[in-house]
Amino acid sequence: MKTLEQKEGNKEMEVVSWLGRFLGKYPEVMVSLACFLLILHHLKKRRDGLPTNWPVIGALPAISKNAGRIHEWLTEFLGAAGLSYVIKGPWGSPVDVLVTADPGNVAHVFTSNFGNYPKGAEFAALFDVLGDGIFNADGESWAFQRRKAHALLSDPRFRAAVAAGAARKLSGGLVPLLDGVSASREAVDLQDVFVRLTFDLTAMFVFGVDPGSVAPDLPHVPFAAAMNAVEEVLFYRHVAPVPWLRLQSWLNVGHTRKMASARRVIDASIAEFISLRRRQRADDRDDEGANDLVTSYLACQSEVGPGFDAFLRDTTFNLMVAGRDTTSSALTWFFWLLTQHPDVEAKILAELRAHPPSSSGSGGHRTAAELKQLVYLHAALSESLRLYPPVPFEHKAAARPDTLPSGARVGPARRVIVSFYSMGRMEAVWGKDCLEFRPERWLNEAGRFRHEPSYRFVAFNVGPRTCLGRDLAYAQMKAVVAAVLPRFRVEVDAGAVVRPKLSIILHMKDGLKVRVHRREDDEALV
Ligand code: HEM
Repeated sequence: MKTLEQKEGNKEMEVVSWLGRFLGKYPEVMVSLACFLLILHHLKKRRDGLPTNWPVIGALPAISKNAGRIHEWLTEFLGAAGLSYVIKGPWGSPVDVLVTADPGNVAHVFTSNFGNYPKGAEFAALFDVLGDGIFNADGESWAFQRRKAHALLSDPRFRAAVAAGAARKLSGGLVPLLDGVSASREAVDLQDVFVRLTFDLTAMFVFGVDPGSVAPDLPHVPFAAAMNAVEEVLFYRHVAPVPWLRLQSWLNVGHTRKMASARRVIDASIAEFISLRRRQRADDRDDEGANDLVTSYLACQSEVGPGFDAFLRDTTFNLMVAGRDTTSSALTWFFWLLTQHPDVEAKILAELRAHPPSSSGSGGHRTAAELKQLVYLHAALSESLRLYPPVPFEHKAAARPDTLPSGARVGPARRVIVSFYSMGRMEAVWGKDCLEFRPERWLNEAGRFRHEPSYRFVAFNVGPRTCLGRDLAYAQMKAVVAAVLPRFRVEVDAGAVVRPKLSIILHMKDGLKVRVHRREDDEALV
């Protein structure tokens, strides 16, 4: 006796085998059917706001269509997909990618399962210009560099010296430069000004040398120009097809050639700065003691042993990258946001008025402790970093296959891209007003700053590799705002287009063209 299920099972088998015979006889029907199903699948994905992963070409059509607006595109489909989605590469691409903006996945990858997500050899090859510096390093080398950098960056004497140096640079460089611009009534690229400023500030605490790029004639600085070229090549390496990149490397053209020439300039500039610092120390013309990275590392040469010069080159360059581009990007988006939100600007000015600098600050500037009292400014900067994180994405590769909290499987053949840009714009993470610039979300009822866990507010990275310069960056940004805002009103130049540049750093594609006006009325504030 056959059961009802067995009878139905046999019937199904009959249908399947009949269908198989039919399609074998009429292959063109099979091809048409497959096309029809694919088109149906594509239409459904399109309706759901998701990119289609086609056979053979993967998501190439969607990627090409959105190439100029990658961050916005990721944000759209991650919102539609429920925070994570797999993008398949075209045929020949060895891996596909899980794109995610899910705080649960972030906490897992960056913290709880940190050991399974090393930077790895491939990352180091992609970012070869960083050498064995902290951004590329794993294991013991990373732990050693992190310990050293942390010790220096958290030393109160170092911090006080950096704050004093920054104050001098602001009053002697940035303010006179903006004064000149306002008097000339010419438009200026504020992003370029901030890149110059943070280049000088970072070189001052890394090498103990001021390159002087914030001069009124805006001089060409080869080291800074080479850093821009490096950034462009690094982004290109993220998006260009691997076989094309390999061909360029083999022929020594394109990205390989551009990187090599930028690297020559960078290496020569670093060698020059280090030898200048060594000479200054030998001449004992050094008035600030071990308050720059080179000086403090020269004192621990024996700990590093052979290869010290290469170590110093890699360490200093990594910190130049860490300090210059992130902080300048953050300042540019912040000042642009203020032009769009005069109410926020007015509140910051009121806070600056309520907390004037004491006489103990250097040259009328606020001390580190006084900058800490600027809570509303801290909230506004955090809000800007939430919407415009200077590092817009991070990519990770699991050494061993892993399952993320969202249920997605990842492993050597499926990378993870965490879109920091999208994370700040997910309704599921920040609520309905996630796209609004609202510093108040960072304040509690008593007006105190409300900390967010780093797996939600990811701008400074998460877990053991959290940014070491976070406090320094906030202090520098606050000092810049306190020096500029009460003295100058910034107006975005008519016709300026504000959009993110496709790069590993979220700079503005066309810079930020502004006109600068002196605020005579608020002069007393500074
Ligand atoms: C607004 C400013 C800044 C932002 C948004 C920022 C963000 C980040 C992010 C996202 C990372 C992780 C990078 C990665 O592993 O791929 C990082 C790492 C790091 N940052 Fe920052 N950063 C800022 C300013 C600074 C400054 C001023 C310094 C000072 C030198 C600094 C020093 C570092 C260092 C040393 C690391 C490496 C940490 C490690 O791998 O253990 N950062 N930062």
